Amino acid sequence: MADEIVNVNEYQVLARQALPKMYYDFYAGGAEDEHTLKENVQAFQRIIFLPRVLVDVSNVALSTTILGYNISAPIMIAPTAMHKLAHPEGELATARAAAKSNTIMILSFSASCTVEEVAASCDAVRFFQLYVYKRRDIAVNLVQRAEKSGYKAIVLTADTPRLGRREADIKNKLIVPQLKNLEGLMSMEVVSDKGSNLEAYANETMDPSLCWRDIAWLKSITNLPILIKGILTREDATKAMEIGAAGIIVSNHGARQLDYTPATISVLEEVVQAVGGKVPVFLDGGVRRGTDIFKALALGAQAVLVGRPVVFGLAAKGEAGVKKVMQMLKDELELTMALAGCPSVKDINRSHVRTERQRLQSML
Ligand SMILES: Cc1cc2nc3c(=O)[nH]c(=O)nc-3n(C[C@H](O)[C@H](O)[C@H](O)COP(=O)(O)O)c2cc1C
Ligand SMILES: CC(C)CC(=O)C(=O)O
Repeated sequence: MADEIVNVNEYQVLARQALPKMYYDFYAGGAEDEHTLKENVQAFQRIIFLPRVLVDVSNVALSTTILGYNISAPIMIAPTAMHKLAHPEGELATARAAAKSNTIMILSFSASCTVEEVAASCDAVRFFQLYVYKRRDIAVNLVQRAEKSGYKAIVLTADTPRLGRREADIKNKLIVPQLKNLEGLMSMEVVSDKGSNLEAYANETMDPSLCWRDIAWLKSITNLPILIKGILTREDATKAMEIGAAGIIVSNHGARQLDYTPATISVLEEVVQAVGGKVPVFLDGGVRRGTDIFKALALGAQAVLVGRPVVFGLAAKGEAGVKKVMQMLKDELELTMALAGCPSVKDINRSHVRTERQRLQSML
């Protein structure tokens, strides 16, 4: 079939055709020069494999355990805002695809369906991503609702004291609908007649004073484990462990916040070394291939999160698109493992990849 989708990048082309420009640009875009946006993908391409041969790979097992939950492969769904801008069924379709793929969905604070609606729609293991607003009662409300609706962890996004400058959204004068989780709690109306209303709204609501000390407060309002998302340095990884984070997500927010941050895959190893196996380390940013997932695992990630490919799959084909995105990534990872001589996820280790740094060192 000539129109068969063979890799996740092809969904981006379909999503572009399916969506109004304003929404496509919101999903696809990054901050300012989009240097980091390109780097997130290209840095993976600079890592090469050192495969082992004559290993019995007649059975390749992708399954793994995340915070005690078994999932089918080390691939989770990253929190991304407002899925109804991509598809009328929004996060309900994504959640159903997560359940069918037997993976974990991290629901965005800024979702277009409520935490309760998503919980009721599927039996996927779900984590809840939290933004902390100046109005701290909103965080208390959302965290408690998530806990009550069976979400298994809180993912605190730490890289967004203010919104990054996304120039496409400014040019398009992006307007986004009311955030569903906040209905009856606060209004999204902001006094801004120019630029991106998301930027104006975020800058009015997000609490830029949020800091390490506040994690004690967050812990006091929930019994759920807290993962910190947006770590890029060994210093912050160490702080996150000191304050008792249950896990770390190496992320630059899909290059939508501070441009010229390093590609996430290029800093993963130093974060993993700082953490020293005490808590799991995850990675997102630029994961588009099974080979990328293998590389992240070889450099010490326990699993990866995928952002845009899921949204593009959703925009193009709804639940089936998200499911296919997950399936293609799994199939590619499975083949990569077989060809690299790794029958299970545990067999993937540092000796299976060579980074650019190693290549340069070998030339000295
Ligand atoms: C359209 C879009 C919306 C996002 N919304 C959120 C969000 O609400 N909360 C959050 O923590 N991260 C958000 N992110 C960042 C993702 O969780 C993730 O870090 C990023 O998408 C990973 O990079 P990738 O898109 O290259 O896979 C968003 C990313 C995109 C592309
Ligand atoms: C509502 C936004 C703050 C969502 C977001 O994190 C993003 O667009 O990157």
